Amino acid sequence: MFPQRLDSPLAYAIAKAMMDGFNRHYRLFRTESARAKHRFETADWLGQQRAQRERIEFYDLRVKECVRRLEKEFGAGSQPMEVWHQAKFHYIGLLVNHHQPELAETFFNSVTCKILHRTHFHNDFIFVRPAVSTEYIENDEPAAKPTFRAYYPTRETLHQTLITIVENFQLQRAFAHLERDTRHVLAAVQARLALDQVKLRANFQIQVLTSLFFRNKGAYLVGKIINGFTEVPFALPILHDHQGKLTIDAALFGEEDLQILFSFARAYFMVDMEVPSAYVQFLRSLMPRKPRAEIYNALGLAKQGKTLFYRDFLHHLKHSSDQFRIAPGIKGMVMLVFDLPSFPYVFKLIKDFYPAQKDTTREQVKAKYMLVKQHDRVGRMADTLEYSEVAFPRDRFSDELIAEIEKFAPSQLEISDRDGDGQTEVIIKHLYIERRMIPLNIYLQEALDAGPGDAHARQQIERCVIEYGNTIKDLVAANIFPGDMLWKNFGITRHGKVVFYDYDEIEYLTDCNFRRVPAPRNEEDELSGEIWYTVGPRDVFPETFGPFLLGSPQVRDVFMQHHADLLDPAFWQEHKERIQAGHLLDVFPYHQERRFVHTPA
Ligand SMILES: Nc1ncnc2c1ncn2[C@@H]1O[C@H](COP(=O)(O)OP(=O)(O)OP(=O)(O)O)[C@@H](O)[C@H]1O
Repeated sequence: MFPQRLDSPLAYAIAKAMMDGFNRHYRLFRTESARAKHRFETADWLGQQRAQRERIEFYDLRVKECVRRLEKEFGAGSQPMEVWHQAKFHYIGLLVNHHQPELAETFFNSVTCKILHRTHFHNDFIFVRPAVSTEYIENDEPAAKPTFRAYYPTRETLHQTLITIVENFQLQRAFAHLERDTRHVLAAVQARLALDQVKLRANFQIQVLTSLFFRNKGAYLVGKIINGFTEVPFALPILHDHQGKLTIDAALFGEEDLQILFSFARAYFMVDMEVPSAYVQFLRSLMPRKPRAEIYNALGLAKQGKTLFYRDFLHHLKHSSDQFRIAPGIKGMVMLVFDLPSFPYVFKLIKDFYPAQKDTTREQVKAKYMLVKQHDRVGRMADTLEYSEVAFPRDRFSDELIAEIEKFAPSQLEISDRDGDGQTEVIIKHLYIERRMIPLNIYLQEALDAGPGDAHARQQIERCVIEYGNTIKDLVAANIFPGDMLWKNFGITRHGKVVFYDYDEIEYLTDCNFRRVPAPRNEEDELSGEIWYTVGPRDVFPETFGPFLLGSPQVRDVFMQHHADLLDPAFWQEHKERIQAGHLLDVFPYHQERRFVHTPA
């Protein structure tokens, strides 16, 4: 259905208004991201967190604004399809020299879907795949702002080059000991690249992204070192020290370190970018196995992440043949979880009915998921993508899974050929998608089943229990009380990190009352198996966690050795008071041992 002539002035006006809407969005998004530098320089930590939270809302606000304008000025919803068709082609024309064409296409999709109120059968009117290439977009901002800069040191000038690289960011706050910090970095680079043994090749260089990456109390310098055919990704976290001076805290190297820094379980970065696709391309060269969707997410461009994820998913469906099934593990009481074995994500929908002990509603559960999305996830809570009206091919669903959805979430299910293409589809009204992990209860049970004689399994248990406690402590540092701390609500990632994923009982720590179990008033209380004291809705009794968590003696021993404080109400109360006093704890996206503070000067 290619329009033969672009003869509708209204179609052009609609396309132009849509483009203005997107440009306004990106201008505001970029300005907010660019301000992160100033907030970092002035130690405005609460402001930084607030901005991170608020920026997530920008996209939906701008889409709504644009829809309103199109309706008001052009009666867009009642225009014939011919006009909409032409609007898309005019829009493509407007994208030709654009610096964020992929984002602008997604914006067009969001606005169009809202106006046409149909999500399934208007593929002709939206961008199902990109129409405009993002390759080789050049930044025509002043020469000082390319996407990345290249430096060409020799062995002799390497230290000075590192100093120059850092100074070029012109941070408006002094470093305490930049000379010393860069010496640490130099030593780390030398060790990592074995520089005293390898020959420096003609192309030896350091490439550094021109904008810093800001998140919470940190700024990260990101780049790669190239020598011959070797490329080593690196990142340097810059923090404030105790005197409020700047310091390079560590040197992170290689794909694994970077993957952890850019993890889906952390808050999105603030980065000042004119050509985001060029940043994505550069970052992808550092982490080739990280899907582009996740890189866009990490840069705060979550709608683009969502679009790309969905395209990747459709592509995967086309090139696979396995069936969706109920996810392995203990079934949720609130969430119905399924997966596709060949695809590393899970799909979660909110059930229509829950057991009596789950005193919640669909809206409350959604609010908790939203809270997590906007909160600093400190590497310990999985990010979720939220979708409406997702269609799957019916023949890829097992009957057992369909029966499960019919039983527990009938309001969310439609089975029909909505788009009229002759294929029956399963349409799920609302769902969350998140990374699949190994549920901790399964992981732990496997190790326990191997028996105490198995040294590897013993190690596995120890690591897992320590990580589990660390996870809870990181959540506590970020003002999150997980609510339900059973093993089954945590998963283990492929980097061995433990991550929490059951959000329906999550609360702010500062909203909870941490209490000791009162002493029994008499013998009757003491012998009663029931709870005889009154319990408020936000009361938490840490002393009672043990019996639920520590059934196995092996687990109990490790837990008590490392995390006995979690069973003490005083631990929780102290953290609550610290947060109430306005202190933000640092949560590092790397191991403590990596910090230069542990390196002799
Ligand atoms: N990201 C994930 N990766 C792997 N499995 C998962 C993931 N999320 C959930 N599951 C599986 O689905 C089950 C239920 O998920 P979840 O804990 O989110 O549901 P829930 O209804 O909130 O649980 P509860 O009954 O504890 O409140 C988990 O126990 C686990 O087995």
